[in-house]
Amino acid sequence: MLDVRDLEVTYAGGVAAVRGVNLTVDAGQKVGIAGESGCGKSTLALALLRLLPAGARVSGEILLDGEDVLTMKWGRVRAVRWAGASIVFQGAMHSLNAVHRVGDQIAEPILLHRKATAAGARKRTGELLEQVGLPAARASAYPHELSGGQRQRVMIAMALACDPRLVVADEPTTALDVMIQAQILRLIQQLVSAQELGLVMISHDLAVLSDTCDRLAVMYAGRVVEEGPAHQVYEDARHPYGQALSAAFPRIGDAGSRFAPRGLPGDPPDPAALPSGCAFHPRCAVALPSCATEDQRLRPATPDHRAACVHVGTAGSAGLAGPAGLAGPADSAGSAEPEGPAGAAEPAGPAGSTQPARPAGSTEPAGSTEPAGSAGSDVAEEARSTP
Ligand SMILES: Nc1ncnc2c1ncn2[C@@H]1O[C@H](COP(=O)(O)OP(=O)(O)OP(=O)(O)O)[C@@H](O)[C@H]1O
Repeated sequence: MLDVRDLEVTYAGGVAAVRGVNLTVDAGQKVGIAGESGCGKSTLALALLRLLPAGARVSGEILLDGEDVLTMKWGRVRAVRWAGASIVFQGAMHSLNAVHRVGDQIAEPILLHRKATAAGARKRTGELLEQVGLPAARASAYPHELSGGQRQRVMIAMALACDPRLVVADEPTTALDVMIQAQILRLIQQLVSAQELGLVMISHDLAVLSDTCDRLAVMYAGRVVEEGPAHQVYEDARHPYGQALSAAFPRIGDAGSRFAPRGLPGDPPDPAALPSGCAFHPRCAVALPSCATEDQRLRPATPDHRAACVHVGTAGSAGLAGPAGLAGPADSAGSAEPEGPAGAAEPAGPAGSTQPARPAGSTEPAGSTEPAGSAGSDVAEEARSTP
């Protein structure tokens, strides 16, 4: 459904926000994008719907059902937005219009894109609100009359208004408390599975993504440095950055282990002046001298899990083992496989190939982990219990 190839986005001043990203999403598949602030997650999300600000330089391809979003005419872009792909932004309070009733805001794309009558749009709006666990009567509310969770449900209803095939959710639960966050995430999972939608979910929270998504791509300095099945990436990360991200979350169910999440020293690099070689090498505990000069491509750590690190895929090793770059350099480091060319994008297949052997987010069967279910039951509880 979605096939992103070698996507590069550079803002004015040479800010390399997205660098050679490849990503695929199938119908019913949930793909998470993780990474710390500034790594380019939102830029990627905006690019998918061609919402980048003027002045951003973009190259590569974003194929939505085979059509390149980056080169299609504006009339076609308008038709694709909402109906082909829609987006749920972070912070519903800032994304909803404060002076319009939420029902009118949900109805607007239905009127414009579906050419529905006013009565038809009203009816559909009521159905959508019920689908996300809110009473249809809440259509007459203004955003400030709803709780944060209810507003985020409205955003989700809006995103579903024109039956898109793909939903991009950019930090959809950032401002919510953990209970409401869990309900919203479950709602998204249920809707995606029930309607066989594709989902790209962006978050800095690896634990949330590993619970919600089938596959996970970890971004660092604009590049995907690790990708694979969500639970594998979370529990058994192979890139030192992926390991550090994972180790930063406490595992409260892990009997016997100390409650000791670890931070990652140093700061994310300035995307206008990236370090040479592997952009992570100044913060990496297992960097080799060559990491300062040679960039890495994604390479298989297991048949279904790839990481862009010189230590991964070395002879006799399945990649770095152990937590967050905390071990010394891998014994086999000296026998690393030949590295990819500096600055190379990461497809495993031939450059520009139509289907890389193991593209990010591509290999899990559609809807493999979440049974379809009704969105109504426990989400309705939040609607009743919130003011
Ligand atoms: N309009 C813009 N003009 C110039 N630089 C930008 C613009 N938007 C974002 N950037 C820069 O691009 C880089 C990536 O930003 P982006 O918002 O995509 O990161 P992010 O991973 O989504 O961060 P966060 O999690 O904080 O939202 C950052 O260095 C940011 O400062």
